[in-house]
Amino acid sequence: MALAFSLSSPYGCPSDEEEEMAVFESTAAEHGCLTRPRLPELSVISPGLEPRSSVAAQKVVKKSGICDEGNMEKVNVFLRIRPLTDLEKEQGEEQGSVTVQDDATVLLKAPRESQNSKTAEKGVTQSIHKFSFSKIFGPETTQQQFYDATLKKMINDVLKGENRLLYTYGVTNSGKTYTIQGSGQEAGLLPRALVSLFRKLQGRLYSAMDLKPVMSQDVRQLDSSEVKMEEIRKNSLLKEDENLTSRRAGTTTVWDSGVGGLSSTTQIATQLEDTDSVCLEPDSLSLSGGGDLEEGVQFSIWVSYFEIYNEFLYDLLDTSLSLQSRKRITLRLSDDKQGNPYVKDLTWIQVRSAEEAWKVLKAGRRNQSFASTHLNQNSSRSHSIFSIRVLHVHPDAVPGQALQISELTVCDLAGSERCKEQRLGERMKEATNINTSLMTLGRCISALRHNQNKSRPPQVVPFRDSKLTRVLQGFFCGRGTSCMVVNINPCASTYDETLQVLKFSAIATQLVHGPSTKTRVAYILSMLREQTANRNESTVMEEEEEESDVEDGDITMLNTETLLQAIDVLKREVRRQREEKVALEANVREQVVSEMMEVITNMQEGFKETLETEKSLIEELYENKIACLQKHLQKFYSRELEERDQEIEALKAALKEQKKAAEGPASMLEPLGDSDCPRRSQRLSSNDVCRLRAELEQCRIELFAKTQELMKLRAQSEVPGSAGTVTGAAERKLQGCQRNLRQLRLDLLRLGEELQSGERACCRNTGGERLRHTLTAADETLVKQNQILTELQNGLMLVKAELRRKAETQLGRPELQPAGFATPTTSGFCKKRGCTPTGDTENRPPQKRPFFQSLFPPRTPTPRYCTHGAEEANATPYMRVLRSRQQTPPPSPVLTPRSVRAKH
Ligand SMILES: Nc1ncnc2c1ncn2[C@@H]1O[C@H](COP(=O)(O)OP(=O)(O)OP(=O)(O)O)[C@@H](O)[C@H]1O
Repeated sequence: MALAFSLSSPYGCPSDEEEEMAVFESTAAEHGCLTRPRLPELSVISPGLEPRSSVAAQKVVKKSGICDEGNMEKVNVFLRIRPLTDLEKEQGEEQGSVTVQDDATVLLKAPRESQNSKTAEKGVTQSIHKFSFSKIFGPETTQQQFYDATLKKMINDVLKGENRLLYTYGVTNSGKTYTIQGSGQEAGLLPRALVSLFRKLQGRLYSAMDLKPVMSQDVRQLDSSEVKMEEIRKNSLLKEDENLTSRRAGTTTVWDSGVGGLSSTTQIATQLEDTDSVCLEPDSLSLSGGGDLEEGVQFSIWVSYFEIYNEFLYDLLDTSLSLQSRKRITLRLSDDKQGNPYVKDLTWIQVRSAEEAWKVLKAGRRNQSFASTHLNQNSSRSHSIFSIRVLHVHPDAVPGQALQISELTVCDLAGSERCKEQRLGERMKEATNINTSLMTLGRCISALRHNQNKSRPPQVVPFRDSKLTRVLQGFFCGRGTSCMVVNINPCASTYDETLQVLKFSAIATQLVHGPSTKTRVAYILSMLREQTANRNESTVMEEEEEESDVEDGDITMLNTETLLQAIDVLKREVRRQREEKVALEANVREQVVSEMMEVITNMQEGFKETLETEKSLIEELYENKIACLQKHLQKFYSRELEERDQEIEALKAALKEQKKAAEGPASMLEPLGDSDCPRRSQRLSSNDVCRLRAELEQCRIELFAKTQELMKLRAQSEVPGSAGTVTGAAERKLQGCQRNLRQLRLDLLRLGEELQSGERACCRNTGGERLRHTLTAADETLVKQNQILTELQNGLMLVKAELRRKAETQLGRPELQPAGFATPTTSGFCKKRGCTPTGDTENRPPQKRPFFQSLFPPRTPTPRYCTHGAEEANATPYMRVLRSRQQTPPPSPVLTPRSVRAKH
């Protein structure tokens, strides 16, 4: 218990947090949320402050002009626990789940099989719940005790001109109907209220004949009740015309009206006779009559009875259905000029005694929707609303100003239940509609509770979400006060539903009554008083005394002059409040703007941070990419450079070989300059000479053919001479290399651009710098290689030029050519063939030999020709001639870097 008290706020009133917690807890429990921290073992929900008198509350309102929640009267929420039946006890429903601690506190302990117990085991919710109410009535409470504590005072209030609502709420089979209507000798609240009312009005009931002119004159001037009065008037006039002359109190003929009410005297009489099972004897009800009613005022009582079934409104006093088996006519809800909802075309019946009123109720009950459910044999499937209107007639007052209407509405709500327990489609639909409307009522109460705290932004109260809440709206909005009766049964099987009902009503216990419309009168009066400039203390005192009398009155109590003054004052007040609101709105707007700016700035900062993070992430990503690229580039360029080096080496080797090959013919020609040739020829016989001449001729023809072939080859090759083919190949290779270099340069440029863009994307470019250095180094290497290549090209050009010069020199010596030949260039011939035509030597004058030798200076023969040269040196002219006729050696293959590499 210590724990329980420690959870409550110091004043017994739960703080907002506690309230939120109560709501949250039920929400969490419903959804089976497991993530909540461990809850205390006991939940506590209590209504808080003791109710204060309405007069005191109104005074506060009057002084301040603003409703102060802390000083307002709390809504009364009474809890009634019904006793268990014998059958229920037999079924083991008694498990001590409900324990009354004191007058205002009840403890609920979850039975083992309940859902709450299971969730409590998981630590989601508590297993013990403590609720506080305005007053708790245990199973032993009698109907009389309950009436005395609840409705009795409300009857007095209604007779004073107040509007009151009492509604019962609870799970099905919890005793709501028993509480309202009673059973057998145990008359419920309503019959007791009716008896009490008529006993109080004994001798004060107004004659209907006299009422007519009063109402007809007054109807347009009625404030909020104008439209309702139209209804009343209609019924009243109709009854007057047809039946009122024969009206006798306590007889059944009073309902013999043709329109708007019950239609057949005989049938109504039958209905009324057999339904009166509740004892209404005043003595048996222990009701006292009389009371402090205003002197001279007379009263007229009217009743109506309707139900809300599946979100449709039905007039329970319209007997056309039961009488003629017609489909029931649904009623519509309308708003009067002030926006107050009322039930259009509802039957209102004037009653002159409690018995009459009770009989009307019993007749209406016959039309109400009941059904047998698994929990209740006679379960109400609709919300039934019985209203008693009291017309206050002031005979002394000016006609049209003396009418006042007050109302007592008693609402027996249908019981909430689990939809899944309803197997039948119709019952299921009913259960769904009942639960929905009850939930809407809960939401309205919750929103009203929320709006009571002025520090929080107001919520829209969802009155329009269900018919029930629309009908009751007026009582929650200042046109009256409400009182809630929570009915529960202590059955273990309905524990979970009962718990939900108590949680809902716990919110209602925290509700305070809205400012009454009556306070407007006091407000207007206070405004008028403020207008009076020269007043003294004594006058103030007098006025305050008077004021307390007027506070309970209606605005219609004021005379015309005062009302006109009040209108002026109110107009000024409206203007002032409008200005205030404009200023307030501007202020709110300013605050909203500044808050929005703050939010935007925060958002901006947040975005900046996000941007920075993303930027650094992108930088990191690109640095990684650049590093990767660098690695690949390094690999690629080192491989490329290697290949280029190899190619250069190969080209160098090829060049060297070409040079050697170019030098070869000179060494081959060397033997031609042999000085002893004439001598040898001289030694030849004449036959030999002939043969040799023939052979020479043959050689010449052969030489001519070869020269032709050479010409063709030379035409094909760019470079004249024997080195042309090889140098051409080398040149082509060089050009290929240059192309590759160009391509590489282009690639480099492209990569450089990509690198630059990469560098731009990421501000920190340490990797990019490195890459640039590497690339610059690679570039330099390439430039160097280019230079080498250019040098090589130049060298090749020189060689070519030398070869060309040699060839030209050869061509420029016609004495070396055979007489019958045209001008075939023989450059390269010897190189290719490896020897010189033998005919030349013979026709060459001996003195020219030194020039020839000077032109082809002797060089170190290549190993290939070395032996051949030695042999040549030792060979006879004849042998040389023979050798010259041998097959031309195959042309040296085109040297590719690959082949060179392979050689190496
Ligand atoms: N205080 C009580 N004392 C004795 N019996 C009671 C009491 N309250 C209820 N009962 C009995 O319990 C049964 C169910 O009551 P009742 O029909 O009023 O429940 P209900 O809440 O109106 O049900 P539903 O919502 O289904 O209409 C009835 O038999 C009634 O007589």
